[in-house]
Formats: sequence, C-alpha cells, structure tokens
Amino acid sequence: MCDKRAWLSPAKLNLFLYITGRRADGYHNLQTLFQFIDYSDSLYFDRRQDDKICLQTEFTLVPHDDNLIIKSANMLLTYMRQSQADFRPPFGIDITIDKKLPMGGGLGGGSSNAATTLIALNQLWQLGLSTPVLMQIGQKLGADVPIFIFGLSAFAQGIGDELVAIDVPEKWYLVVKPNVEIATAKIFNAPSLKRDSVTRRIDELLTTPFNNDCEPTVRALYPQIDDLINRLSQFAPTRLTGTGSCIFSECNTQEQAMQLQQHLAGEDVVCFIAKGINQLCR
Ligand SMILES: C[C@](O)(CO)[C@H](O)COP(=O)(O)OP(=O)(O)OC[C@H]1O[C@@H](n2ccc(N)nc2=O)[C@H](O)[C@@H]1O
Ligand SMILES: Nc1ncnc2c1ncn2[C@@H]1O[C@H](COP(=O)(O)OP(=O)(O)OP(=O)(O)O)[C@@H](O)[C@H]1O
Repeated sequence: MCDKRAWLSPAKLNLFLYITGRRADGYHNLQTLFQFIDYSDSLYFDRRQDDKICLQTEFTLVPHDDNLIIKSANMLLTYMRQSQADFRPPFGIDITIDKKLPMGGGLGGGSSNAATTLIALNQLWQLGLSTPVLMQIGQKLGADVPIFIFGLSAFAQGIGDELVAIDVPEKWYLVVKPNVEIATAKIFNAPSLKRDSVTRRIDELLTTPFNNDCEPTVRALYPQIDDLINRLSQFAPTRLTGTGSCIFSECNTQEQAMQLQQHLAGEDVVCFIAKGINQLCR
C-alpha cells in the first residue's frame, strides 16, 4: 500500500456561462466563472507489484480504458515517454473511487477525476511536473480539466482553459440533479444554442446579473428542468451549471438551503447541499 489517503475530487459550478463564438474546430469560446463546492468523489491510489494501472471500481456505462481516470494516467505516461523514451513508472497503481458526483450533470465530475489522477500520480511517482505542465496535459482530456488542476476559483475564457483566479463569496448551494443525464456535446451542437454573447470585461460581468447561455436550450429540451428552475427561483436565484442537467440555488446560509430542499421532498431528483470553496487543498 503506498497511500491510504483519500484524494478529493470536487465538483464545480459555472456561476455564469456566456458563449461568445464557435471556433473552426467546433469548440466554443466561453466566458465563465468557476466555483468549486465541497462535495467530492474520493480517489484511492494503492501500489501494485507490477507496473499496470488498473481502475478497480466498475463503472457500468464507461469501459475501463475510456474512463477519464485511466485516460489521464495514460496521457501522463505518454507525456513522460516523449521526454524520456525509456520512461517507466516506478510502480503500478490500483485506483478505486467512491463516486458521489452524478455523471452528465454539468458538475465536471469526470474532469475532476482526471485532474486528481494527474496530481496524485505526479506526486506518488515523484515526477516533479509543474502545475502549468499538468494543466497542459489535462487540457487534452477535456476543456474542464485544467480548472481542477489550477485549484482556485477562476474567471475562464478561451474554451474554458484561460484562467484568472478570482475570489467569489463562498455561498451555500442547493444542487439538484433531475432524473436526466445530458451529454455536453448535445447542447453545444443544438441549433437553438445562443453563441453570440458579446465579450465583456470581468468587472462588468461580475456586476451584471449572472446567466448561463445554455439554459434556454436546456429548459426547452427538458421540461422537468424548466419546471424546477421556475419553482426554486421563487425562493432563491437558481441557474443551470455547465450544460446541465444539474441546477443550483444560491443561498446565504446552510439553513436557507435546507429549507429550500424541503420544497423538493418526495420528488424524483437527487439533491445535496454544499458550500462554495475558492481554494482546493491538495
Ligand atoms: C460546459 C462546461 O462544463 C463549462 O465548464 C465545459 O465547457 C465542458 O467541458 P468538458 O466537459 O471538459 O468538455 P470536453 O470533454 O472538452 O468537450 C465535450 C464536447 O463539448 C463541446 N465543447 C466543449 C467545451 C467548449 N468550450 N466548447 C465546446 O463546444 C465539444 O463539442 C466537445 O466535443
Ligand atoms: N471518471 C469518470 N467520471 C464520470 N464520468 C466519466 C468518467 N470517465 C469518463 N466519463 C464519461 O464522461 C461523461 C461526462 O461525465 P461528467 O460526470 O464529467 O459529466 P459532466 O459533469 O456533465 O461534465 P462537464 O461538466 O465536464 O461537461 C460521462 O457520461 C461518462 O461517459
């Protein structure tokens, strides 16, 4: 056993998300405000006697080699072999995960797992790679991976990878996952998606009511989400995170979030209460 500690892999919220254009490669340019919350998966890394990297937790819908945990480990090995052709990891690793973050929820769970894996292997194998280098490796796995390596709440531009750290009020959130998973690509490919927001300065964005350009498209496609946002908005500001399907209501206190949760008692949704955090402890 090389490491018994739980490596936390938290969720993010997009407090606002504006799409300012579509690039030639099909990706979209964004302006978004990332906030982490204290609701996380836990990953465990155990030393193996051989040099294999194995995910020991089964994901029913994701084949082993497609899992972002395994893809990120392989990406790290590829990077190392580019600079040292004969690179071999000092030991193999069994990875297990206690998965709490709903998949296809816009909380960035898969990206966060990839980031945590890169950070953990860099440390356990004593590779000495810097945060910017890990972010570069992570970006190849997904637009949301770099923010989880950066580890600070941030204003993001580009495809979500150009980051400037920013302290935001660490509010309480009621996060609601409707009974639907949404593939990010489906929303980014939707004909109705608003992709022409004007690029604005961060100070202007922070003083203008927050919105998510994906929300009208998602609400039109998923009536359950539309209904939940309508109802919760009567009590607290409520928006979509990323491309959904999760929504979050912003509360000033934990008690307010708990009261709000009571409105959803008995409904076909998963919900949890979490606090915003501006800096991840690694
Ligand atoms: C919606 C957000 O969660 C906001 O934080 C992210 O932009 C999505 O990041 P992600 O899930 O890591 O996305 P990726 O795995 O890189 O891309 C999934 C798909 O979403 C689309 N995509 C993603 C990010 C982006 N800036 N523009 C896009 O058009 C692309 O069609 C891509 O094929
Ligand atoms: N370790 C992983 N955890 C979750 N999903 C994974 C993982 N590895 C691969 N995936 C795939 O990635 C998809 C997106 O999962 P994820 O939980 O990151 O959704 P999301 O929060 O909507 O993503 P994002 O906000 O980054 O768009 C899943 O449906 C699954 O097919």
